[in-house]
Parts: sequence; C-alpha cells; structure tokens
Amino acid sequence: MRPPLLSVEGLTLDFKTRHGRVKALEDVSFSVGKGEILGIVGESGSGKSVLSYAVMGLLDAAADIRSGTMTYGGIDLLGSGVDSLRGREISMIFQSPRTALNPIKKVGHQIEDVLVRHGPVPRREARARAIEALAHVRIPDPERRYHAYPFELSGGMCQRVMIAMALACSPGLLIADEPTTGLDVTTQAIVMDLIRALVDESDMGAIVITHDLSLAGEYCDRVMVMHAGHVVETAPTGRLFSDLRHPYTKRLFAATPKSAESLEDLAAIPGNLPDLRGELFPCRFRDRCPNHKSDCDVGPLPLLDVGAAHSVRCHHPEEAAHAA
Ligand SMILES: Nc1ncnc2c1ncn2[C@@H]1O[C@H](COP(=O)(O)OP(=O)(O)OP(=O)(O)O)[C@@H](O)[C@H]1O
Repeated sequence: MRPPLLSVEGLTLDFKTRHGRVKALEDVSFSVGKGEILGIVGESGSGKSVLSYAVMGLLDAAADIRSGTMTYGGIDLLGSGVDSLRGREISMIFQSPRTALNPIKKVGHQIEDVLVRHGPVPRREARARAIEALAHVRIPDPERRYHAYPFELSGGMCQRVMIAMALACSPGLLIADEPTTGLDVTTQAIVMDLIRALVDESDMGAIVITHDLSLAGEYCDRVMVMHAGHVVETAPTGRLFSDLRHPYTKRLFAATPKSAESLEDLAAIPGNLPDLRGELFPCRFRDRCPNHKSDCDVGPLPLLDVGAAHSVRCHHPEEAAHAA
C-alpha cells in the first residue's frame, strides 16, 4: 500500500476566547492518498473548515493546537519553514469564488501572480502558463477569458478560475471548502465533474468539504463524517452509503434531500450541536442520540472497526444493514 499524501493523527484544537476555550476539534485522525477524493461532511459548526484551515496553516492567533501530528509527504506540517509548501504543494479553493477573486484585476493577471509567487515561473512565461491553466479547467476561449474581470464571468466560470489558480503550480493536494455553494445545480455538477476529472488524470489528492451528503456520495472515494469536532464515521463511499452505522450519519442521511423527495419527507436531526465551550461528555452526540445508554458517558469513546476501512466512534452503533 502506498503511504498517504496527508496524514493527520489525533489532532486536538481549541480556540481561546473571552468566554472560555472552544473545543473545536478533538482527536481527529484521517489520511488522504494520491488520486483520492476524501469527502468531509457534517452540519454547520462540526469543524470542517477549522480542520482544513489547520492543514493550510491559516488558523488565527486564538487557535491552540493542543496535541496531534500532521504530515504531508512525510514532512511535519506543524514544524517551522513549511509555509512555502502551502500554496505550492497544498492549495485551497473556497466557497463564493466571486468574493475570493480581486474584482478590479483581470483573471489572467491573478493567475500570473500565483504562478510568479509560488511557481516560481518567470514573469515572461507567466502569460502563456496562465492561459494554459484556464484551458486546463476547460474554460472555452481561454485567450479571451484571460482578459476578463470577475464581474464579466458567471459564478461557475469564476469557480473554474479559482480552481485554475489553485492548480496553477500543480499541487499534490487540493482542498475544496464547499466549492459549489451558491451555484445552480447544473453548474455544481460541472465544477464537481471537473474536480473529479482533474484528480483522476493526475496523482493529486483532494479533500472536498461539504454539508451535502449526496454530493459526497457521487464524487468522493471515501467519506468522513464530523459532528461537533469529532470524526464519528469514516468509510469508502459505497460502503458507507450501504451501511450507515453511526446514529448521527444515519440522521444526517435522512435529512439530506434526494431529488424524488418533498420537504415533508425530510427528517430533521433533533436537538442542536453542544456548546463547545462547556464541559463535554465523551460523546458529543449523546443529547441527540436515540441509542444513548449510560455507558456512553464513561471513558473515551471506542473506535470500532466495523468492516473494510470502515470505522465508527460509538459505543452503540446502528445494526449492520445486512443484519436487519
Ligand atoms: N476563531 C474562532 N474562535 C472561536 N471559535 C471558532 C473560531 N473559528 C471557528 N470556531 C468554532 O469552531 C467550531 C467549528 O467551526 P467550523 O467553521 O469549522 O464549522 P464548519 O463545519 O466548517 O461549519 P460551516 O459548514 O458552517 O462552515 C464552531 O463551533 C465555531 O464556532
């Protein structure tokens, strides 16, 4: 087996605030391999963005990494002198591409800036490389689009420009944080098809962060489910969808719209995320969980291996689908 590209082990991270410590991530472990898309799903506030910012080294000063390791290609991401790795080897795209782009600069020039800064590519070659980058993300007529300002492009085109910028220096890992938010359904599919194709045709790995379980099911090789700063379930996509084992994953799935369903068919997930500033039980889902028992409140949660590369952090997972 090939060693993972990115490996995160036991990451525990708090934010120091005036109202106490926000326990944003606890004991988070996962890996991403070359040519693989890992989907990270969970409700708003589950820690998806904090986790990606931690990998990118974009955390604000209030963040306190209390324990854990993060390595990229064997290099310690928590060590010093790794900033140049990010941007070149690990690249990120965000939601709202229109606001992430500079509104008063031609998109071609914005790609050139990335190439010159992180490439490093000599300025005289940057224009040709920027046009290549636009062509790479299937933007029609890239020579003409090179001169466009963001307001002249659709939301989907702006997201493709962002992906072109992120891929300009051929990173090994792409992190896409809600890359299709705000785009219509057809454009969402175009952007996700593009990310899938770019991963398949290179050795790049990718993390796609989304609250949309069905999008993760369609485009990701593996899915990791987060709840209130914990990883509660991880599995290869096909396996997860045929055998949801964590009570939270099951409810998240039931709350995910499928095309044939009406709003009344959707089951809301009862209760709210716990306040991450207070004392927390070992299981952060316990107040919302239909399977809660007294042993859930004692000691650390077990990480159960429930099948091929399928793990669940729970005392009382749901019955296996085939046993039902
Ligand atoms: N700078 C900060 N200071 C204090 N708490 C923070 C800070 N940044 C994030 N948090 C807290 O960390 C937790 C996880 O937030 P995060 O933004 O990662 O969630 P998310 O799953 O990405 O949500 P969304 O889908 O809405 O983006 C939340 O409770 C949030 O309030």
